[in-house]
Amino acid sequence: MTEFLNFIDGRFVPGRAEAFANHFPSTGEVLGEVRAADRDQVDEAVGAAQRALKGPWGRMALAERVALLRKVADGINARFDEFLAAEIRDTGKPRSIASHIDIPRGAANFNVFADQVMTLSNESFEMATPDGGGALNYAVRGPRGVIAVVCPWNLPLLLMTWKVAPALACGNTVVVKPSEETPATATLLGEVMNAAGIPPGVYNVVHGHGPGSAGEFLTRHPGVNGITFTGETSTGEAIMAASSRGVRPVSLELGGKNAGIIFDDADFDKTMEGIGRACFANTGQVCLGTERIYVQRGIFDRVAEGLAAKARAYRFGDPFDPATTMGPVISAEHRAKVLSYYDRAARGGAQILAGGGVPSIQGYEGGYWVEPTVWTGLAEDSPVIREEIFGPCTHLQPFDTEDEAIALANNSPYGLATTIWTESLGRAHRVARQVEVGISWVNCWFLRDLRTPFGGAKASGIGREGGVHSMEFYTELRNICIKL
Ligand SMILES: NC(=O)C1=CN([C@@H]2O[C@H](COP(=O)(O)OP(=O)(O)OC[C@H]3O[C@@H](n4cnc5c(N)ncnc54)[C@H](O)[C@@H]3O)[C@@H](O)[C@H]2O)C=CC1
Ligand SMILES: O=C(O)/C=C/C=C(\O)C(=O)O
Repeated sequence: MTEFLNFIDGRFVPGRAEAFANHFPSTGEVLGEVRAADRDQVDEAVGAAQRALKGPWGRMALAERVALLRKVADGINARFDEFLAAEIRDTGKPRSIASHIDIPRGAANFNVFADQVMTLSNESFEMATPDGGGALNYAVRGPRGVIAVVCPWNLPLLLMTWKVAPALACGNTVVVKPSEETPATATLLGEVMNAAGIPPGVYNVVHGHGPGSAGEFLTRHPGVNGITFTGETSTGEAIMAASSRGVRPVSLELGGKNAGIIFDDADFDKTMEGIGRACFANTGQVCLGTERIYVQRGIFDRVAEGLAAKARAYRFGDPFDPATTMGPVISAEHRAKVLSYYDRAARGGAQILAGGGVPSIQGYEGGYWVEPTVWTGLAEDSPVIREEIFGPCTHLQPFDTEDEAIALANNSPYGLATTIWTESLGRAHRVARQVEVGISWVNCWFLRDLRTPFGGAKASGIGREGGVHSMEFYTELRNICIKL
């Protein structure tokens, strides 16, 4: 059985707080044990991160730091199969997903932000002064200090490195709190950091839960200078409250209830392929996923049939088998949450076009499986349409006009992403800018250029990361004014 240790000041150490089991979601088997860090160990991790800022890391030339980040990317690629197996065991996600998305993005995040920091420029302004002379203003950037990185379980390595890589590129040090469900890849990355020559204390990992555990100890720690978080909106609210102590900057990428809009001029086959992924990829456990779809009335039945067929075509089973296309959800608890919405939909009078229950898979009876599900017929105020489910399910609703589709999409407290399907260029531009979200995809979904702003509007978050936006969050900007 694997024991997942904390990584503090370059060393692996057993936690002194609660121990909890690490389950394989495909079978429910216990594969390992996590030993959470107690308050003193979180304090040690923050202390190590503070010391590292004053050590070789803090004095290191940018080119040297960037070279180390590239070695980390190379280190992930060199141990690709180990990262892949670790991520699959933690999440049950199929190899086809983890090998194409999670692990390559883990390495890419380090290379992209190594590039980004090398091209970072600063502003300068010359001004006239009342004495007839002048002054020169220029901005310089420095690291903020110790960054707390609090991560979810749906894309563990991808989302953790999405924050760790730019934080380190900007010269910060980090203390990572992985999700209690997925401790493996953050821990493994500690070995890669040591092998790459990242100085002790620059990258630290503390395991545990949220409230009353490592997550809360870390985010309330006064030695932390900034907090970045991806996860549920209510957790984001708690973390924002923690960050208000000491007025620390916070970046929050939170939940979504993302709308898809399909117009009757859309390319049908491309739309079905794209919208199918948007609803069901990663068993629907993507904050960008599409849990409500508005379809122009003339093509409603065709889309409904097409999407139901997509849902029925998934293959469950051994995630290491390349033929498996859908994994379980992350935990028994999360499955109960997803199934509670399946139940509400059925009781609320939804027409179930596909799925709606639990599949039976020989040899995997103990796993946390749910069927990909497509509904129609619910009223727009149903909790199934209002609340983030985070499962492989979606609801279809017809609309008649462009304005109606925009209004329906915007009728949500969330504002993370949308996916719009149309062959009309004018309509694509018009609709994409009117949906109240951080990310509008047209004729695609989850197509990511890592230089672009990424984040949500409304209850879906605060701030943007990606490209220069990450550089903004992970640096402190200082203006220097010189009287000439
Ligand atoms: N990317 C997203 O939008 C995600 C959304 N979810 C949704 O959230 C629901 C709950 O899943 P969880 O894993 O519990 O998500 P969560 O948002 O509660 O947890 C994410 C991370 O925050 C930590 N955390 C929780 N409470 C905290 C606190 N008060 N202070 C500091 N850290 C804290 C957790 O330990 C974990 O590392 C899921 O059912 C799903 O619907 C879950 C994961 C990702
Ligand atoms: O591509 C990314 O950087 C992020 C993708 C997904 C999420 O943020 C999420 O599902 O939480």
